[in-house]
Amino acid sequence: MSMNYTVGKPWSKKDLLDYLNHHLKESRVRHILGVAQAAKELSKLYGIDPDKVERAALYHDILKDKDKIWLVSYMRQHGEEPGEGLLAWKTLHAPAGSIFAKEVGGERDEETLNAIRYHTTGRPGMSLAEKIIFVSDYIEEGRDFDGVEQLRTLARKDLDQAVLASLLSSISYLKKRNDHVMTQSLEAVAYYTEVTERKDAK
Ligand SMILES: Nc1ncnc2c1ncn2[C@@H]1O[C@H](COP(=O)(O)OP(=O)(O)O)[C@@H](O)[C@H]1O
Repeated sequence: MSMNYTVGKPWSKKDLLDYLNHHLKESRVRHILGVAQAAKELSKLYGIDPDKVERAALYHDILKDKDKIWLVSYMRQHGEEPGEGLLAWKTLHAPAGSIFAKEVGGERDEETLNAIRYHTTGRPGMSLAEKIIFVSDYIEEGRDFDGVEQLRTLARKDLDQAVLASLLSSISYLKKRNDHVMTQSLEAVAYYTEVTERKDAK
């Protein structure tokens, strides 16, 4: 089968699906489609363009199958220093994927690019699209962990609380394994703790 995608000209949903199907392993594509579905549903619920958020979802793990050396050199080729990401290289597919979406996929929407960039670590003050992608990654239908059903319910009720719960669950997993936790995620915890407490006080 031939690939018809172009470099730098905006990719349609079909271009993206073609690329994923040709370059990523099947289980990865299944996860990505699950995130796209969850993200579309949350977008409708929270009143944001579902097609735009779906595109971010389709891009989010596009470089997840690349190794550390590839990701680091890809970022540097595009003038970005991985920095702290070198201590947690499994987070690098997120910023690298955002570069890919812009340079290869011709994606110009900043919010979409940020949703891809911050989907693994999160960050303080995420936009609605960023939060939807961040949470959808945890609650897509293929995920199965203790508490996933509660998290799915929470995501529909209070997105900020769902972001916080997802962050805390990742951090506790990383700490158990003695893995580095990105500073941005800890800052996001502080931020969303405050946001959710402020809402509770009302
Ligand atoms: N805050 C963090 N700090 C450091 N590493 C992290 C952090 N969050 C996730 N990771 C690592 O990155 C990996 C990829 O996470 P994630 O992007 O959420 O997965 P996916 O994109 O495949 O759904 C995790 O398995 C974990 O090892």
